[in-house]
Amino acid sequence: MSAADHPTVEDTAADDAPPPATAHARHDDAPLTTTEAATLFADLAALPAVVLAVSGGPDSTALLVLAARWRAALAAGPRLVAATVDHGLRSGSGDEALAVGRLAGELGIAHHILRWTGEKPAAGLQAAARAARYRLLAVAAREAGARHVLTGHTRDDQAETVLFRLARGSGLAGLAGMARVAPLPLPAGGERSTREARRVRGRLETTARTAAPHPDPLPAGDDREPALLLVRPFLDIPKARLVATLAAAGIACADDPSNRDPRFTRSRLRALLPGLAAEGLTAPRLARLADRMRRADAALEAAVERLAADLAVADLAGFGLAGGDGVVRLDAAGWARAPAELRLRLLGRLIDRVGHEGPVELGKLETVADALAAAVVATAITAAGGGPESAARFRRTLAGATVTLAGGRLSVAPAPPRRSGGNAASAGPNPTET
Ligand SMILES: Nc1ncnc2c1ncn2[C@@H]1O[C@H](COP(=O)(O)OP(=O)(O)OP(=O)(O)O)[C@@H](O)[C@H]1O
Repeated sequence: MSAADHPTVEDTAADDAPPPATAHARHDDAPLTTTEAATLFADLAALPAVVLAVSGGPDSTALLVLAARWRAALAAGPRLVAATVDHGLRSGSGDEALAVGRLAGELGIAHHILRWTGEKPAAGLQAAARAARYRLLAVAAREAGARHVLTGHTRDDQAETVLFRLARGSGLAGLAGMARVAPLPLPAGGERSTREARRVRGRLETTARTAAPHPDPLPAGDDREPALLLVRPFLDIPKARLVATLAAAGIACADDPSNRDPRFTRSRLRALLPGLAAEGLTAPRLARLADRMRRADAALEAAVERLAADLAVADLAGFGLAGGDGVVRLDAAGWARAPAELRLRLLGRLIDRVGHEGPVELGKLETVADALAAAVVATAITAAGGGPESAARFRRTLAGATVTLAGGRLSVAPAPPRRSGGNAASAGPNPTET
């Protein structure tokens, strides 16, 4: 039995035992206190500016209100700038954005409405809207001289994310859910370009008083800018507490009907949550699972770094990987001796780094890593029997990288560009993976 198979306290509970009540259930609908809010925002106090992403829904409206109160109580602190993205997908969205602007004005906070004017795809609409939203929020942050964008994500959102990823077959890293602080997710090359930022910025519409003039954060001709961060101060807070906070303050907020639209997977999963909670799979437990997964994921990533160092893979996190020719080489036997999860992650990191087709898909990576490990063993057996080493040679292409086993060395090299027609490059005796 592996360590992972050992039953935990929870696992050994009788199948038909009622789900235990959570110790803090009675607090789950109490308004957030000023002291609690101050604790949640404390690490932001020294920043020059932060952008508050406010949709007008309950969570982000509470973010606006609580951040404004927190800031007002400080003698010095970050300049707060609220931003609302009007996706233009519902008839009322413009009015909701204006309502956020009015509330921000009452709280003395500058507010911008950012319009998504791009093409609206029929399929994957929510993902496209999300990508556009983060891109526009990034522009707002640059404009405000801020590196931090705050959202109203709650523990309930975390639970939904974990459920969503479970349903999608995510691995351990995916089940870690959302982090409290993470890089703002932007498409490759998205807002990194100053030129694009300037173009999009031209579409910004300022609706309320803007803050005092500040230095232009987008110096002309410089395309290299510091990374933007997404901060989720309420990630451990139940949504009900934010709703209660607004109710106690007598502040109204918008109700987005698309949150219940059964065309969207998230809405359908959200609708399942009460039934799952009745069986014990509550939001706190799903969020706890995410915390545990994140802890395990961090430990595994540290172990991958050590494995890379042991195998003399130079500078896994930097660009000094390859010996000048863009190819990473390492000892195949050493790689194959490592625990399966570590060799999988190391191979994935190398493919991500060397390849040119974006992040490698976990299921495909698992297939290639298993086949590669088997090929390394076969090589060793062949060599021990005096056979030709080449009998077990291995060559596969995955996510724009070619993985080759030859002469006891494992190499990961950029794959040749695909031929037109979208076929994967095929470069060896084994079938090609893409
Ligand atoms: N249109 C938008 N404009 C600005 N920020 C947004 C917008 N939509 C979402 N966000 C940010 O992303 C977070 C999570 O998005 P989500 O879609 O779950 O929120 P929501 O249902 O629109 O409203 P809320 O989270 O405010 O209750 C929000 O709390 C908010 O901070």
